[in-house]
Amino acid sequence: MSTTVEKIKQIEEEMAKTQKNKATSFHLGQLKAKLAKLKRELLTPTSSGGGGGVGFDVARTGVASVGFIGFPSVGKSTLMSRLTGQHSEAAAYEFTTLTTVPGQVVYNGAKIQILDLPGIIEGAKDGKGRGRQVIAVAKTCHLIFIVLDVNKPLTDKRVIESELEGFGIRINKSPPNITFRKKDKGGINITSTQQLNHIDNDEIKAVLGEYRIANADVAIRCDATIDDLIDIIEAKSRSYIPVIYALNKIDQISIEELDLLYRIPNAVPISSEHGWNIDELLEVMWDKLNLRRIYTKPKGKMPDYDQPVVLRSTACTVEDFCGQIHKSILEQFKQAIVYGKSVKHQPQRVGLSHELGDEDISEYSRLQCRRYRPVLISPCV
Ligand SMILES: Nc1nc2c(ncn2[C@@H]2O[C@H](COP(=O)(O)OP(=O)(O)OP(=O)(O)O)[C@@H](O)[C@H]2O)c(=O)[nH]1
Ligand SMILES: [K+]
Ligand SMILES: [Mg+2]
Repeated sequence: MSTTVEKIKQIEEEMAKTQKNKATSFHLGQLKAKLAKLKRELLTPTSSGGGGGVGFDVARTGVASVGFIGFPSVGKSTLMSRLTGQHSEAAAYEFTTLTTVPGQVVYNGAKIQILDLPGIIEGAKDGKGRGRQVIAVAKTCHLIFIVLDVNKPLTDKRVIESELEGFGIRINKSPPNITFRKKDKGGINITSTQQLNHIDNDEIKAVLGEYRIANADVAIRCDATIDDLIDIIEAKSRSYIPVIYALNKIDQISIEELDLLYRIPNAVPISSEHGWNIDELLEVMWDKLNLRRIYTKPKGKMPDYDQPVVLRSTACTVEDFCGQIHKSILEQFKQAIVYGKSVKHQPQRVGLSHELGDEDISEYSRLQCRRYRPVLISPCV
């Protein structure tokens, strides 16, 4: 009996040998679905050879957490100490860090947890080293810093990305615009709002067949690939996480080389050792985390600008806000009075489900967003 890793290898080899054309698309769809199922099996802690995050995770604090992923000795721990003041052992030998080291940075009044993690190596997702436990921790973070050593080949970036992707992490991406609904009868019904250049109905049916799905509505609203469809079917094991590439050790390269690094999207060149460009890294981190600062205003008094209540954009209703202050507020809650861009009138009375600083704010440029302050609220009892 071959192991899951061996089975994955066999399928990958078969796919590499199979030319993509009309005659093979059904078969390729089947193979891709088989592959996705095997990979999920590999990542489920209960399966043989699996491994979750057991032993590596730490208690979560703050409003959001940021995990560091990178090869050994790229400077993750040096960056950790620089950002948080929390010492994490750094040294010139590989695998200095052996477990998760938590720290905290307070930025714009928000407490953000930083997780320094052990280095990973190529093949980590398939069980090499303790990479799987490490990536499992990163998968639960709200943001990942992929730390790279600028003295090393840039191909390292791709290797790390594929390690994360193989673990069900989708980098700087939103879920594909596909809705998928299983039914009891009626067969497979596929609709699309635009021309599909990467997949045809045969492939879609092959994938669904592999998952033993005989009745379903599939509505596609993007130029989807087979991988997109599989991501939707496997939605439970996918995490869409923003990534920043922290390109470390720029003290060892020339200005010309540095110019080239600035062209890489989502990258921030830094020197952890010298503390260079750490401010920009924090600014980009703040943008990517997409947090909302809500200032409280006691009745008849000035708002408190020093200690905002910070919410994530995925949980930023008045109810979430009240929950952050004190659960008892909810019991007495009638209406909240809100000033700011999320309301038409200044102030405006709103209910529990009102989203604070939601899309109204995101319509503004980043800079305005960062400067944006006037969301005030006072529970109206
Ligand atoms: N020149 C230079 N060296 C750095 C920089 N940041 C870290 N280093 C050095 O790189 C080596 C590895 O640093 P660590 O912080 O231990 O790297 P790590 O990624 O945490 O390593 P592991 O925990 O082993 O995975 C140390 O000798 C650091 O002094 C930097 O910005 N510039
Ligand atoms: K090291
Ligand atoms: Mg380290």
